[in-house]
Amino acid sequence: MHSKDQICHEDYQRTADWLLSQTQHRPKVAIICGSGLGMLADALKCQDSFKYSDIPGFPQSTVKGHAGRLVFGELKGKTCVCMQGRFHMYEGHSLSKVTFPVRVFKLLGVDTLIVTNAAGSLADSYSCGDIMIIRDHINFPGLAGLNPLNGPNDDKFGTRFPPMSGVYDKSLRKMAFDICKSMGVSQYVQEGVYCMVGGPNFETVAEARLLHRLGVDAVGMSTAPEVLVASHCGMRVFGLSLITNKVVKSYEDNETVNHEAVLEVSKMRSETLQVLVTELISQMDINNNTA
Ligand SMILES: O=P(O)(O)O[C@H]1O[C@H](CO)[C@@H](O)[C@H]1O
Ligand SMILES: Nc1nc2[nH]cnc2c(=O)[nH]1
Repeated sequence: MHSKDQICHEDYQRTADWLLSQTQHRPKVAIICGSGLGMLADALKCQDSFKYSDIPGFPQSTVKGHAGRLVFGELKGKTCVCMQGRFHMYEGHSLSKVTFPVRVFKLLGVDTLIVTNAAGSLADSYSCGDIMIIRDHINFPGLAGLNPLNGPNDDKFGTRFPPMSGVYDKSLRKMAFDICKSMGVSQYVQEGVYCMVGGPNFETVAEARLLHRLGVDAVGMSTAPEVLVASHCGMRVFGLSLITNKVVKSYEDNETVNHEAVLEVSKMRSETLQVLVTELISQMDINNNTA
């Protein structure tokens, strides 16, 4: 490793090689669990799991609801790797650290990334407990110049100027909708625009109104960096936001949001999300034969 923030190809490779030497699993799909959504890993069969603190080069989780474990296993015959806990910019990690696992996954042979998060809703039609399939995102830190792809481009991963239109795979979004229909849960499934803000504070009323006027449906403090890095290195991306709270948009509203409430709602929808993600992976077209 060069400096605190600069990570080179060999650093990703070293971590990938270590993981490949510790498990027989050769995942094609990676899942990143949002706040309180770590139970998505529980469905994996034949698990091999590693504490982040035991994995060379891995950052550490510091947020409640992010266990800090990497779990390998099989879901309906497909090999997956699941992050029980992600890294956020507000924890003090550089964006290269936040997205470090995504490039490691690429080197493990992963070609599809499923990201999940807990988010607050701006859209008037959304309710607490809704599941939002992410159609697109607005990356506020990115627009302001805080981008994990800043710095020398690593051509082995991808191009200097990656396109981001259509970053959330259309056919996976449709597949997820159809699965929700067959599960009988369409009444609380939405599709919309996620916005990443830096956090760690929740929004002021004026900020909430601004985001609403910009067409943001749900806001959170993650996801965009991992998605950028995954797309840059050619992965297919699918994302889900669990709406854990309504963002306060009125000065008359005395409600306040807190992380405990966010975790509580995540727990409430954990089973539905687990079934949805499992079914999606089971229906996905994946070549599971090569490393
Ligand atoms: O995006 P995830 O990791 O799901 O977590 C969300 O929930 C936390 C706030 O409660 C923030 O970290 C926000 O980003
Ligand atoms: N920024 C932000 N992140 C969240 N994560 C869960 N809920 C929220 C929210 O209301 N705002």
